[in-house]
Amino acid sequence: MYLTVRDATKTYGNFTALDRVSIEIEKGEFVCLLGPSGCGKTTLLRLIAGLTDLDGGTITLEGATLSDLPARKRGFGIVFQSYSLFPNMTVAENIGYGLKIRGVRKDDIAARVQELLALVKLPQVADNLPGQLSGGQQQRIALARAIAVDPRVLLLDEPLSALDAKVRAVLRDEIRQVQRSLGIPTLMVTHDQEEALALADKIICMNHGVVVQAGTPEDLYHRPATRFVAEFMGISNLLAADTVARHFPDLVPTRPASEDSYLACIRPEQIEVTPSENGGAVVRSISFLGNLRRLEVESPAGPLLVETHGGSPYHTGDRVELSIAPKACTWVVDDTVGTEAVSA
Ligand SMILES: Nc1ncnc2c1ncn2[C@@H]1O[C@H](COP(=O)(O)OP(=O)(O)OP(=O)(O)O)[C@@H](O)[C@H]1O
Repeated sequence: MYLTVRDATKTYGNFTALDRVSIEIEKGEFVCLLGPSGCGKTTLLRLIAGLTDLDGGTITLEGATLSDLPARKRGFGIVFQSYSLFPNMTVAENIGYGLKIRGVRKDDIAARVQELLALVKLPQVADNLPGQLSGGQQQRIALARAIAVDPRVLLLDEPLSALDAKVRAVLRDEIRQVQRSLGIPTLMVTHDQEEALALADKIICMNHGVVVQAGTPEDLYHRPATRFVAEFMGISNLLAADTVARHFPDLVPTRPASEDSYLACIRPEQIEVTPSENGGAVVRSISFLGNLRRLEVESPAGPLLVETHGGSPYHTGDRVELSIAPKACTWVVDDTVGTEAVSA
């Protein structure tokens, strides 16, 4: 394992921001720390960066402990949400800053800056000041600055969240491309599940200062361990075990032994819907979402969300038949029992 965080704990007064958090990043891996606001993502990133001190636990890079190493000696590149470029330096000076303080020769810095500007697709802006660039362009420069010094790890703290949706999507793909081509182990903080699904080799999902589940995007979306993860990763239908037994008996055999605190999680696209005059379910509403339609269907098992692609012929009030393949159902621990409800 390349970077390992073991039992990291951080408290602020009586408040535990991180409670024995352990994560691992392999060489070349793109890992997303995903979770709602306040769950401790940024705190964990700052601990790894050396910008905040650990109260307990260890952080090691290739087996060597980082705990006593100050931030500037860790050799990490960091990109923050706010572009945080030096406003009075040109783009070239910003990108070359880390190389200059390492004593790299002027000519070599200039060549490296040009190479990085080409990599982030802004070859013409070397002499501009950051204030003359758009938000998306500034974030590209911040990325170039972070990778200029060949960082051992790239840390990204919500680098896209200040940008509008279109720029965000383009830059998201570019970050991934740059990361892949250079193979830099990368840890990115985000609260956007779509961003994490699109970018990550591995997602670490956090809530209330602990890791709830770590795995591939497919694992977290299709095999969420808990209700929190199921709801955080996208829209899901969550059905109680007895409801499933009564209305979808085919799904029951995969149910875990202790069924009480489990719910069946079924994604809307995994429910097949067919028009049927004698169908037991009724279409209550239809949302057109461009590439798909989301139907709210009243079924004997209660209200269900169903998604269909292509030109759906349905109208409100239509009777339909629903079917769910046994494999479509994942049993998740209901970790919201006794706590406030979590919304998707
Ligand atoms: N310096 C601090 N002093 C006191 N409490 C803090 C401090 N830094 C963070 N916290 C608290 O620790 C918790 C975790 O904060 P953190 O910034 O890590 O969350 P986050 O998951 O990154 O959320 P967000 O996406 O909103 O930034 C929050 O409840 C926050 O209020």
